[in-house]
Amino acid sequence: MAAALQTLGGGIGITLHWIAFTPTIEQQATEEQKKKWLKLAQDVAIVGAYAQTEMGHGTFVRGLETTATYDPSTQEFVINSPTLTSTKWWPGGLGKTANHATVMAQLYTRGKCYGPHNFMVQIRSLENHQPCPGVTLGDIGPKMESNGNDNGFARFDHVRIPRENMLMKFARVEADGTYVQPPSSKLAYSNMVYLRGTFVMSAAQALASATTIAVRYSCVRRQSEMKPGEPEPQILEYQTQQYKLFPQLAAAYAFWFASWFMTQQHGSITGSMEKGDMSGLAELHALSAGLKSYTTAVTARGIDVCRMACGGHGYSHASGLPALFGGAAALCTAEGENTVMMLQTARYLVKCFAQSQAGKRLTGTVAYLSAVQPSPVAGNRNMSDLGTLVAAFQHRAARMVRHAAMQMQGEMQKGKAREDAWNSCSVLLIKAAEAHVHSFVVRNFAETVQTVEVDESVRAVLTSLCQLYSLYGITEHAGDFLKDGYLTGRDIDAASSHLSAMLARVRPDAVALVDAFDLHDKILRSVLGRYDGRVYEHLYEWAKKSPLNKSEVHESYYKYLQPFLKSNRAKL
Ligand SMILES: CC/C=C\C/C=C\C/C=C\C/C=C\C/C=C\C/C=C\CCCCC(=O)SCCNC(=O)CCNC(=O)[C@H](O)C(C)(C)COP(=O)(O)OP(=O)(O)OC[C@H]1O[C@@H](n2cnc3c(N)ncnc32)[C@H](O)[C@@H]1OP(=O)(O)O
Ligand SMILES: Cc1cc2nc3c(=O)[nH]c(=O)nc-3n(C[C@H](O)[C@H](O)[C@H](O)COP(=O)(O)OP(=O)(O)OC[C@H]3O[C@@H](n4cnc5c(N)ncnc54)[C@H](O)[C@@H]3O)c2cc1C
Repeated sequence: MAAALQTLGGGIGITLHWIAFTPTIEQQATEEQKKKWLKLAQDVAIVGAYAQTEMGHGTFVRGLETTATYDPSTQEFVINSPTLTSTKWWPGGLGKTANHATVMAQLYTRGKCYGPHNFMVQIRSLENHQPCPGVTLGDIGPKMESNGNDNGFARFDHVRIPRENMLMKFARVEADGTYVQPPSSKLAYSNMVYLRGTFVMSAAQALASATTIAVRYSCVRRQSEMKPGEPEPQILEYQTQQYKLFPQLAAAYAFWFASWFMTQQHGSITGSMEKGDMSGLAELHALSAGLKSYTTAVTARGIDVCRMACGGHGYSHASGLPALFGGAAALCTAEGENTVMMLQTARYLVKCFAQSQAGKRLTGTVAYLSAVQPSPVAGNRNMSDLGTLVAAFQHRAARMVRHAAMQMQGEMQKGKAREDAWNSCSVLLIKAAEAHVHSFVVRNFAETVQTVEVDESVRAVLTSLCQLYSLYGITEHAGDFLKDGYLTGRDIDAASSHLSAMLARVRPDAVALVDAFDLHDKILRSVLGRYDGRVYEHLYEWAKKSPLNKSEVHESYYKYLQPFLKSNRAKL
């Protein structure tokens, strides 16, 4: 039943119940509270939404307006939407599906505000699904994609909930209204860190889906003449088609491996946090924010490249690519808008750079910032060697982080306030953070292909894919590598020619590489990407099912076209 609910469409939004509501109980509820709600959620005996974003605030969580005011006389919290902009807006499933929600609200007790905290609120009757007293609910209307999900709105008019409905694993309010501080105020944000981490796998899956569709179709589709008089070739024989698709295919593998690292990091750091060691939280936040931002942005762009590589049929919903693009585009905004998330990573990098300048040896994903020499040693580098490629990306990132941080220091030395200096350097900071995440993805890709337990012939293919991904990154961002002479023009030319060689080397394995994602036709939902390659027959069958084909002459002819034609003919 639960699995069936996961796939429900048509106005029923159960996704957020699984990926946000239930994990919030797991991560933010006490053991007592878990006994009350966790099994109900896991068995879908209740359906929940994660209600944080409001009409007026999504990014700035500290600016949320919904209030939860403690009343010690009744030992209840009063949940209220004081303004129109405080209306909860966007949460998946909130409109029509959920009967419970974890509501993020500003906690007030004894007249003082303690910032955003999570509260469990029943929003619909378990008997007749009507909104509970004081709760106004609805759907926010059609969106770019995912219109099967009822992203909704909610307003609360002084809704009373028991004190025990505050999720109190970290912070709590005692019966007399005393607020007990959490080990870190950011623990209330822990489910967002978790969800951002899962977006890395969502991005990998989405890009894997798109490249599966486009590569398979590019083997079915024959078009034009490569040589006069010869049969039309598969469009995947064109180098330009390979240049479009293979870097996206390589990125799908890179992001898949990055998500393995993210999952492992999340487990290990949250494990330490359970024992009271918060030291890894900052790195976990910076990594999840940066990887989420980087992988979803590259994925959305990459899916559109795949769509365009499939010509007109790519633009049809029969391809599955427009829906994938719409979904991936959502990942760029949801769970932390990409710009804001990359700035969070930049904030961490600037902090680490300052520590490194003060002599601290850096560790983890920023260790390279301490190790990389500022003065590059140019020379003929072996641009097909993975170690050389990784070092190039780390040098580029270290240079850009140093440059952004020094620019900011310079602005402050001119008398600017730190916040103004930050804002006036934020484009540089974003680019430096992107370079940092890019270097992490390349390094992790290289380390994974060198250590993963596979047959040596498979390792050889994965190594080519990693070289292709890295060489593509260098040629696409050549200026960054040339800027301080770390790479020379000859190096960039060598990178370009190696990239061409990699395109040709990956070509024979392209179909096997997408088949390895093992995405069933039912998941791909694409006529172009069918495993059996029978595109044209199924494209015709798909089109015949279009609602417009239910009648030979559509009613619009009689309503609009016929009178219009008649009146025009009468004027002749
Ligand atoms: C096989 C299948 C094939 C394909 C299928 C796959 C994919 C298909 C395609 C797509 C999917 C389909 C459809 C898509 C549809 C929908 C997508 C699905 C689900 C959507 C779920 C979305 C749910 C949500 O959006 S929930 C709401 C999310 N909201 C946010 O994320 C808000 C973002 N804002 C914030 O987090 C914070 O406000 C902030 C971090 C920006 C700022 O916080 P704050 O102001 O408090 O802090 P600062 O002042 O900036 O910093 C102070 C210090 O705190 C540190 N900090 C900040 N945050 C954290 C944290 N979380 N953890 C730890 N530390 C943190 C910060 O670093 C500062 O530290 P310092 O030491 O002082 O520097
Ligand atoms: C499909 C979908 C599903 C969603 N599901 C949920 C859900 O289930 N639950 C939930 O609570 N929310 C959900 N959301 C809401 C989502 O979390 C927010 O839309 C997101 O956090 C962005 O916030 P915002 O919409 O207020 O955009 P804003 O923050 O207003 O962003 C607008 C622009 O302002 C810029 N900006 C904002 N702050 C800064 C800054 N400090 N520095 C530089 N630029 C800045 C941004 O970069 C962006 O370009 C969903 C959204 C979508 C699209």
